[in-house]
Amino acid sequence: MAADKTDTLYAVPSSLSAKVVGSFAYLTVRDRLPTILTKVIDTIHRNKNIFFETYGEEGIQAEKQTIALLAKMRNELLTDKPVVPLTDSLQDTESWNRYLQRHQRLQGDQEFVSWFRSPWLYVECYMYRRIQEALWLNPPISDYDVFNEGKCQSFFESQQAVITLCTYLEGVKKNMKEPSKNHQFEHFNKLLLVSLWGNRCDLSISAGQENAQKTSPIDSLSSLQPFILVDDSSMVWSTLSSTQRPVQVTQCRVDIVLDNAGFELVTDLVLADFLVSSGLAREIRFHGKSIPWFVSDVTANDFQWTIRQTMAANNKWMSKSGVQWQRYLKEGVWSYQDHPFWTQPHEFCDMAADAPDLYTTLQGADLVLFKGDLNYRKLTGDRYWDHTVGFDTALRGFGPAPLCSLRTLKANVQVGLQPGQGEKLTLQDPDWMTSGKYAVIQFCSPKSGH
Ligand SMILES: O=P(O)(O)OC[C@H]1O[C@](O)(CO)[C@@H](O)[C@@H]1O
Ligand SMILES: [Mn+2]
Repeated sequence: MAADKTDTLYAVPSSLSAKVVGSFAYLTVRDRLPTILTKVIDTIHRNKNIFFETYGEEGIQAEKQTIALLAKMRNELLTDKPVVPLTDSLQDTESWNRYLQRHQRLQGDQEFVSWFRSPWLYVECYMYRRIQEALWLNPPISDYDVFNEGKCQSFFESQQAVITLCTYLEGVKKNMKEPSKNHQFEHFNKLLLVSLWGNRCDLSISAGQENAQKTSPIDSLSSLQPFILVDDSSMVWSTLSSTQRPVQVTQCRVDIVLDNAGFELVTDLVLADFLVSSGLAREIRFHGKSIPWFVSDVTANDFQWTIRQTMAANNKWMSKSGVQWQRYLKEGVWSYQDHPFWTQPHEFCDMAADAPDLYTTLQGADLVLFKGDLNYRKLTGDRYWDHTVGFDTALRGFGPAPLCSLRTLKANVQVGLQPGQGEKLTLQDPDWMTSGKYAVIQFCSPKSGH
């Protein structure tokens, strides 16, 4: 089927969808999602003995029934069956089911909302929520994180890079004893870039294959510079430094909407540490996921675990960083929160209406950093935008505070490019939007509309 690139119902481009045969969305739904589901089933099965040891026969029953539900979903996906309502009764169940009805209305009566015919963003999110449903319907294993092993492995495999980064942070902090604006900017820029490129280390794009940081995250920065397609870092810096008063009285609050656990999370924590210790920010709020999500995304458990592991490390600078992070949390300088909206399929332009409390929370920030590809897809609605359309246009009114997306490209949506830039990239490197090789730092402020 040819790409239908407009959608009269929205008067904005239509959503990326697996209905476009051969598209990245199509290949993801056809190949990558079933592979992820098979791995989830395998993980649960491999842990059968642990379930038995912990919960006895009940644990074995739960394992069997969860696998049966997941296998059923895998089959529904492969045969493009209709998307069905959720049957658990969690906090967000009704909202998911209302969302399904909304999509059913948009698609009309002739066509069911289904895996290959409906928006990719929606069905992909739905798959992760259905994994959760399968577990929830089978206590006692409802809290089991099927992606935990992979996330821990990715952290341990990046150990050397983490040590390099913590050692670098320590050096920066020593240097800051006589701070100059230029130095501060240089350090800020480096750590922002490290956090940006940390986003290459997700486990969803590789369908759960290991994807750790093995080289020095600082040394590789200059060679990566040509792959940054839009670089609004100077505007991020202006936002931070204009709210900065003398160090002791700075009021600036930065919110970081986290993406992946493992190395990427460490890069975010290091950036957050720098923002506070340099006096650029007074408070950092981290936003994570309330259920395991897109294979490697950070949950509360991953967040605490990572800090504990960092504290317990057998390296002086790494453990020192961990101790400092724990202290920030204890003092309330840092805080972690989650909200069901982050694990729903909505575009962010729906947030003000569908999660007004979260929108209000974000309005209290001076800057919101959105990490990663999925957040970018939700910021832009995962639509067939022309590459030259402005980032502010694609946000469709979403702007609780000045915001910046730090994203390596892993899905074929990209806005805010120069005329001809996208075409040139397509000629040079046909996979530029999905390989994770390119990145953007895109800023938008509700005041400047930039
Ligand atoms: O962790 P990130 O950067 O949000 O990436 C998630 C990945 O999952 C995908 O949705 C693909 O399944 C892509 O958008 C991206 O490759
Ligand atoms: Mn992710």
